[in-house]
Amino acid sequence: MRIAIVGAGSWGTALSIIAAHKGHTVRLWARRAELAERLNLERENGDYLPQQKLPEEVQATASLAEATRGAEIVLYASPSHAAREILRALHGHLAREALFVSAAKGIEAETGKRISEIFAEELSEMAVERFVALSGPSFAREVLAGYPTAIVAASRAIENARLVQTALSHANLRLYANDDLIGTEMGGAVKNVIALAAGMVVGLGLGTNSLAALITRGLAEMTRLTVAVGGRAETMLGLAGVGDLVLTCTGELSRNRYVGRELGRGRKLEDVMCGMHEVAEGIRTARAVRLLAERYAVRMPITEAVHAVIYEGKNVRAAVDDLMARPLRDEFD
Ligand SMILES: NC(=O)C1=CN([C@@H]2O[C@H](COP(=O)(O)OP(=O)(O)OC[C@H]3O[C@@H](n4cnc5c(N)ncnc54)[C@H](OP(=O)(O)O)[C@@H]3O)[C@@H](O)[C@H]2O)C=CC1
Ligand SMILES: O=C(CO)COP(=O)(O)O
Repeated sequence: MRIAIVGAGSWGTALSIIAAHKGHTVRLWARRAELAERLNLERENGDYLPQQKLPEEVQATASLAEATRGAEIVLYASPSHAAREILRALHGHLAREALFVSAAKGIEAETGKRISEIFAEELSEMAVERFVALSGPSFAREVLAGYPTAIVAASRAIENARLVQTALSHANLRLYANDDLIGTEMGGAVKNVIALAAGMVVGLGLGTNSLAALITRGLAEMTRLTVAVGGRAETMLGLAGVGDLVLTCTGELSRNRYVGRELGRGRKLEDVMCGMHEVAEGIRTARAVRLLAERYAVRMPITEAVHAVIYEGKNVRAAVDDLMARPLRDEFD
């Protein structure tokens, strides 16, 4: 197949390598022409995934039109805050029968919209059934190291999720299919906010009890919000829910957990971000999740605490103390 991958960060680059190994012809879009040129010349992405060879089937370009021309699958692998602008720029470039796959894990901060909602608004010529969300526990580096990895492709039209499942499953990367698009998008986005909190727990030097409590109660609030916006609780028990939550809250490779950890150690957000060129989706998505929690009247104390630390200057230790001092309640609603 011809696959366009929109975004040449670590995940887009890793997916382009996998797709090429699977035998697809891949166009990889990088927003910087200089990077696209370097990828084609050096055959590796030194900025994001050093020492991973780009197969010959991967051709990089900084032109969206060129990247997507004739593509049967267009795979979005850029940060979610760039989605609206990029989808708008794609207007008129996609074949109606193409599948659009989003691997981004975030929600638009200003509107609380998921990527599939932005897709419906900006690419109104495309049926929303052509949209497939790709999510689940998958550090790019571990996938390329050959470690067995399981993720999920979800679409309102299960047959389209299955097409993507077949197109991208390869060797150590096993895709499952699912028809809960909303739940899959919500899981991938909200877990990043909880992972910031998990990092704070680690940075404060709290123990394993605290981390286990955080993950479990984080899952409870992820599930409440997902169900409120129309997703399924069952999905939160799957790869896009607990699977990715556990990975991101415990994995040393997580950028969201790293940012949380540094805040827990007492560093300022601006300083942490200065030394980082990779995306930590949870920072912007904390705003979106809080917005949705308000809109749907869902209790999300951990998200509230993360938001207070990041946007209201609250001390991390005080945020933990306040979480523990809330009125006692039943475990399940
Ligand atoms: N890395 C991973 O293991 C996984 C990541 N994801 C998700 O994939 C998405 C992409 O993340 P990832 O590949 O890790 O990103 P990286 O942090 O590795 O790279 C960021 C990429 O986004 C580009 N970028 C940054 N800002 C903009 C913008 N405003 N407009 C267009 N492009 C921009 C950067 O381009 P430039 O170099 O020019 O700055 C770069 O290509 C995220 O939603 C992430 O959550 C999902 C699963 C696994
Ligand atoms: O989503 C991821 C793996 O599934 C990557 O998480 P981070 O963005 O926190 O590194």
